[in-house]
Amino acid sequence: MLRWLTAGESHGPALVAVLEGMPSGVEVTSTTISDALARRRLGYGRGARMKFEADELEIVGGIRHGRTLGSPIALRIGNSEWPKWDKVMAADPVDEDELAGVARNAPLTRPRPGHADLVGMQKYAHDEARPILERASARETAARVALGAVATAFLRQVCGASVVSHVVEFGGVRAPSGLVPTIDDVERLDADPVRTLDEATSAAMVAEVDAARKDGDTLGGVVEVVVHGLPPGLGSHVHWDRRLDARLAAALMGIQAIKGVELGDGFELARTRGSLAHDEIVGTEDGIRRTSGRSGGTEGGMSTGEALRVRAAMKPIATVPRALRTVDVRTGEAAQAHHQRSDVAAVPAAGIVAEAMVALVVADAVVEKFGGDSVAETARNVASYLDQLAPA
Ligand SMILES: Cc1cc2nc3c(=O)[nH]c(=O)nc-3n(C[C@H](O)[C@H](O)[C@H](O)COP(=O)(O)O)c2cc1C
Ligand SMILES: C=C(O[C@@H]1CC(C(=O)O)=C[C@@H](OP(=O)(O)O)[C@H]1O)C(=O)O
Repeated sequence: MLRWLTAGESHGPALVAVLEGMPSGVEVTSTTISDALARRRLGYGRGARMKFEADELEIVGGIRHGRTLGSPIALRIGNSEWPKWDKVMAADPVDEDELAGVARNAPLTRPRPGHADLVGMQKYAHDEARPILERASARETAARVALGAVATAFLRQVCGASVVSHVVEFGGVRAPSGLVPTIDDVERLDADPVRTLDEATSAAMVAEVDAARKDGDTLGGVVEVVVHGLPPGLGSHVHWDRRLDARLAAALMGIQAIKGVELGDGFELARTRGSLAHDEIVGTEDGIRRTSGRSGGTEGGMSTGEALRVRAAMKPIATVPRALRTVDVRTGEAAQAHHQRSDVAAVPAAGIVAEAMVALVVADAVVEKFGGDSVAETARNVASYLDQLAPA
């Protein structure tokens, strides 16, 4: 079993991430992880913070000389902006006069609709939003992307699987259907401002972001993650919490601002007749295959061995510059929600986070099915299972 946890606040000194259960021998270096972190910072529509802040990675444990040890992997990602926030986010008590006179230190009493501010204050008994938004912030996703880089390396080395994501809808602009990227498209996708494959779509999405920014508004969109090269049989039909589709949906829904998840053609399948909705089964020289990929590569909660394809819908950014109505919790009076700065949209970044979550869930399912304490042992177990499935 793989387990992972993250800790740390958006403007605290650092994020911390721990991954337990990863077999030994997975080749991964600080460059592997830093490259993944850099990809998360890309994408048209993000705010100023992405430009001036750096992710300062430190591998604290679990990796030695470029290979995992089998022990818990512990990572620290320093927030380079910390010195500006060391008073308002200090762990130890701070005198009121040390906070006075600096805008960022002022209590945030006008909660933003769409963010965790208000309900978090109610639940955790805070009289301002800072203690809530610091952890609700998607800054935390840097920690998950760092762990996802390890899971992705494991999947590649254990069964040759690759994980890729792209933006399929942004601000209402939809990419042409049927474009399913492979690992060969990653460089091109990362170079595109909105991480989409079609040039005309990309330009239209960029224009939509510009228009929203000009109007003081924000946008959402839909990302798709594809995993190629998985064996059939990850997950299980026997119980709801062992289903791979259920585990993927929970992991993706656990990303800030994700409001919907679809496996394959998802909601579209509900509008399609059965004769056209399912992936027919045929015998080929390579064994039994499907003629199409509408199911998204799972049946009965198990991977089918075809491309795994899962989508996540992100709502528009909550900190709308043309601020929305709220209540000042200090006075009870009507007010406008607080706004210092924010992303106009973060859909391309959400795709990188979604890749990480999918990689972690799938790696967990691989470890569960094939066991093994070293990557070589797990790979042997995968190979022997695939032999069993090979045509006679
Ligand atoms: C990569 C990424 C970047 C985000 N950037 C912002 C932002 O700049 N401003 C903002 O208000 N929300 C941003 N969000 C969304 C909030 O984190 C999210 O709306 C908030 O945590 C409330 O959670 P909920 O949307 O799941 O209800 C971002 C989300 C992601 C995934
Ligand atoms: C810092 C990151 O994303 C942040 C996520 C976020 C939010 O509310 O989710 C709000 C913004 O932060 P701030 O309010 O400080 O401008 C984003 O910049 C990051 O992704 O590394």
